[in-house]
Amino acid sequence: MSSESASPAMAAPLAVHMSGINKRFGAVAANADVELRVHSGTVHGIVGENGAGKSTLMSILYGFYQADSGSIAVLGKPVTIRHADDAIAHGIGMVHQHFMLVDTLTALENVMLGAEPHWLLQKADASVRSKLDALMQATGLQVKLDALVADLPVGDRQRLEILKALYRGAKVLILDEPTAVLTPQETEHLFKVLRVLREQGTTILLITHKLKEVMGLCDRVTVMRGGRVVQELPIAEASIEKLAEAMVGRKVQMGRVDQDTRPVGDVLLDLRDVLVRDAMQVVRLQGLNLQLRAGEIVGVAGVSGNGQSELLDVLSGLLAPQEGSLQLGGQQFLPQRWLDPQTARALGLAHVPEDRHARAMVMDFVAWESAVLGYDGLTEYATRGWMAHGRMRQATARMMERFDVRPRDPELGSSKFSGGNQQKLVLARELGQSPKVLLVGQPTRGVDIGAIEFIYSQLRAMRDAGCAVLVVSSELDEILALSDRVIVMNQGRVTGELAIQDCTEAGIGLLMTGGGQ
Ligand SMILES: Nc1ncnc2c1ncn2[C@@H]1O[C@H](COP(=O)(O)OP(=O)(O)OP(=O)(O)O)[C@@H](O)[C@H]1O
Repeated sequence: MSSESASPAMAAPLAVHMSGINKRFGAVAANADVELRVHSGTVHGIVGENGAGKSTLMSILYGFYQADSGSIAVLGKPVTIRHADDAIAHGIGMVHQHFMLVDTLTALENVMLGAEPHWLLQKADASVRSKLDALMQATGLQVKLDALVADLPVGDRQRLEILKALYRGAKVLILDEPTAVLTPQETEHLFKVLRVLREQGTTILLITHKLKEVMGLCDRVTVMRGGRVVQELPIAEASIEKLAEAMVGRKVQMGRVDQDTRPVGDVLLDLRDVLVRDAMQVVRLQGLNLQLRAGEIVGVAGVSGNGQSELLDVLSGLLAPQEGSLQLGGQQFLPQRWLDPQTARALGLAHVPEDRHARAMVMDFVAWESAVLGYDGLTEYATRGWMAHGRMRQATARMMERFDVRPRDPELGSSKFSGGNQQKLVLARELGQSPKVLLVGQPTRGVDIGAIEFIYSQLRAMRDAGCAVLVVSSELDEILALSDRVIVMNQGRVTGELAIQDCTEAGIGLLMTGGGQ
């Protein structure tokens, strides 16, 4: 389906026209006969389930992959894009989900890297600096140019990536799930910048799972499913429900399912008076108390970086606090002999880490190896002390079936799965052991709307079966949709605790900034 909305931008040649694009990976048709038409000076959304082929299409446009067949035209001219340098030469810039910056260089040096305007470095430095200052002024993308990238917060790194692309002359900017790593405030700022860029004539291609963002920012949207384009429409004709249905091919139920107060059971985990200082002696958690009861989902709300990650680490045995105590499975743990991950698992505690790549999977492993990670000592996976690889493979195939991991291939490398499918595999591994306590960090980061619905239903089913579930999420919508009880964190402390019936977005927002205590 396609319809044009009247706007002056429509008269200009298409910024990007990809036509008849096909790309296979073995048996998988990642892109099948894809047609993408992006008008100049617009923000164009690309949505679709995990594995629908969005990243593949953008990787073809940016020269990471070559299409098996099809053609590309940029600003009305047919082009051949063999690698990223070709894309940059044609005015295409891309900001990846995982930033491509060198940590040990400054922001300025990162921009100059590979694009030095003068062989005399000092001259180059001055000319890049003044151009960047002008760009920052014009766009609102402020970054400290002399700071080391390693010291920059995530939002600044992203701004730097965008600056770098613009500095290299990007007229078309591809953003792959740019808000997945941002706080709500940073997201708002990014959108302001993107609107400014659009006014200045930049075309923006936005891959996202957040349909609210599509509705709020985009001019048009293309929906992909199973490698194909299934719909392309102006935003005025779209709605969240319509897009969700086009993405997954059926109606999707989002948000809260019930608002009842439910009886909760015994305290299964009891954390008291925890103090955590990091290596630089900065206090990360202070005076922290938390009880988790059987049959409840407790949501931890807060702007990222306010102690939520440290809380998950302490509870899962990855980090011993300097002070405090923990009761779990009838045992008490004190700082000098804190819980370790293996004991945690043995006591029925499962953990879905926030950072899937660093903590939850080993990207160099094939899927079945990642799917038994941490559980390879189970009797189920061992015969007389030997690891039973056959049974691990079979168990992985069952996990893939139950959690609809695509493709259903236990032998495929972990890195070859799309982000959402990696997340489903990790959830399948952790939920599969029927834990008594379940810790989940950012349960649906990078996950599509159909899979979100499924993951929520699985977490609710765990709760209903008597599991104590702790969900840490930077998405307030997610906290409100899942939790029975909400605690809010700010600067390492709990600033509020509310039953779900007493939660309002404004109230939680205030507690998140440390106000309203
Ligand atoms: N290098 C690769 N080797 C094998 N298969 C791949 C490779 N890259 C992608 N695929 C497969 O191609 C399909 C499309 O993947 P792609 O990453 O483009 O989806 P996506 O829509 O971007 O998903 P997500 O929203 O989860 O990021 C998937 O089935 C994926 O497993």
